[in-house]
Amino acid sequence: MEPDPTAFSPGSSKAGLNRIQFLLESLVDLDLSLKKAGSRLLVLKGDPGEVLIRCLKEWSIGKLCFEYDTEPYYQALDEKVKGYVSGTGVEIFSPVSHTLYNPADIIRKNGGSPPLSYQSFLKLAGQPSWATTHLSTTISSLPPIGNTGSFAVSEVPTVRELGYEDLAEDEMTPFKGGESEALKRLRESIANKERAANFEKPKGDPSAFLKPATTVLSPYLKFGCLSSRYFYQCIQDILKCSKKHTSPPVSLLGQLLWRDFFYTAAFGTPNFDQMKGNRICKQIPWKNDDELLAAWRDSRTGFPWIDAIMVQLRKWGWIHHLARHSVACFLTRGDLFVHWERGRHVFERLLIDSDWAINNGNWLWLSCSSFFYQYNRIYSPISFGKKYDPAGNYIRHFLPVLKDMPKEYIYVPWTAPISVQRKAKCIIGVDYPKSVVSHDSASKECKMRLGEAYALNKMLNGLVNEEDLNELRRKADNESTNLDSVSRKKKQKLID
Ligand SMILES: Cc1cc2nc3c(=O)[nH]c(=O)nc-3n(C[C@H](O)[C@H](O)[C@H](O)COP(=O)(O)OP(=O)(O)OC[C@H]3O[C@@H](n4cnc5c(N)ncnc54)[C@H](O)[C@@H]3O)c2cc1C
Repeated sequence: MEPDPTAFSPGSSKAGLNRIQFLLESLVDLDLSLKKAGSRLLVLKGDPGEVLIRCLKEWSIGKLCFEYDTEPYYQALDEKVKGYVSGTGVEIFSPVSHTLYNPADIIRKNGGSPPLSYQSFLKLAGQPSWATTHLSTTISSLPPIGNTGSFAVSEVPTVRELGYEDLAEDEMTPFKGGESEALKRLRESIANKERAANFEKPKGDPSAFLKPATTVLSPYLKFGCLSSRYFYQCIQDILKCSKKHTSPPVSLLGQLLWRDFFYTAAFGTPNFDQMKGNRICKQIPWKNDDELLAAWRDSRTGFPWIDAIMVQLRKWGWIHHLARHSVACFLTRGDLFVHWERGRHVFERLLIDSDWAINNGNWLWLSCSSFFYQYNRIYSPISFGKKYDPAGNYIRHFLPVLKDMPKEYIYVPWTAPISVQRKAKCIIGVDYPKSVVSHDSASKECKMRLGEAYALNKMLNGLVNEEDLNELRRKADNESTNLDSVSRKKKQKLID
């Protein structure tokens, strides 16, 4: 089997390293803050269960707190910790503080199931219960760790110490982990109060990379460097003094509420991260085309807007929301018809803000599998980016092979006459791939396939099984031969 280039382990690949680096920087920063408050971060080696039990015993700890989590993987880990501790007489408490609301409360208010539209979520949510409390980011003094007994205490390891040796890097994420950086970024994002109060999400420019159009606070929220509640409180303080401001869903506050919306949906939906057995997910006969997936993942689709975004994702671990829309739509319902779970997996590995509930929720949305169903509205991999960046500066930065391509061809280099390609030192099909599909015919075919799948889901009331999906695949394959699908038949040989 071909090794997974997004694999996430020492020695195999540096993909995913941005996230580890970000996490380690965050831990170093946390250690510094704890030291200022008279304590420190303890890095202990060994089997987690044994280490935990020994700590509890040696330091006579009577109460243990760990953040409650929505993701099944961490819920299982929490259960494991409870297992280690049970019978030791230690009290465990798991406050919900990573989100603005307790997802369980919202679900209860909705009669036992999560609200599946943002507006119904807003109606149920109201003001968060803690909103009258004043939150602060300064740490009061902490009790010292005391005698560490027989424990070998280490500093936070470096990425090299974790086994990533071959770090001959080209470009890594410009975003540095840690609470200090998070608070600095938050202050900068809301320094211009009028701008913060009038933040309007879909209006941002996804191609702005020197100064991103949004806050880039997502990785800090993800790793707990920034409390979503503190962020919420800062925005509320601004709104109280603003005469005019935008409102959810487009406002800055609205963005934080999207986060809670997806956490609630994820918490209340079994199998949220997959199509099978997920009752809110349309059953769609996606393709499992490894070649198309690899072309998308490795920036070889031949559509410069899509490929440049995927380079930014790999190098920076962060891309603008509308850039995420573009590539997710392209991979799934827009052009390639590849399963959303496979795109989700790539994002999970490469994003520094990769978050189980939000990532899966947005992939469900973008693939028209749940929450959003207007599958006729497709992002063009050509004209969408051009609207924001007609000169193609974003593409030239992330795909330097196209840096000398004239602006008339930068989004459609395959249409450039060979003399122009030669002058730009970029021959299409040699230096940069030909497009893997023709957007016009591929998008038509996707719409047809989705239309049929939606009809079947409706007819069978969502109870579509694998056999039904295979039948649909066969039928769609036959029908698509009647469409003008030159690109489908001649699916070009991808260039390595
Ligand atoms: C396919 C796809 C996958 C995504 N995967 C992730 C992910 O793994 N982790 C992640 O944090 N976001 C994800 N998002 C949502 C969104 O794109 C990012 O939260 C946002 O771009 C982060 O940039 P920012 O901090 O500058 O956002 P801002 O616009 O400044 O918003 C502030 C905060 O609001 C929250 N937020 C904003 N948009 C959304 C949204 N659509 N859904 C939920 N929360 C939102 C984030 O916590 C964000 O940091 C995904 C979007 C798509 C389309």
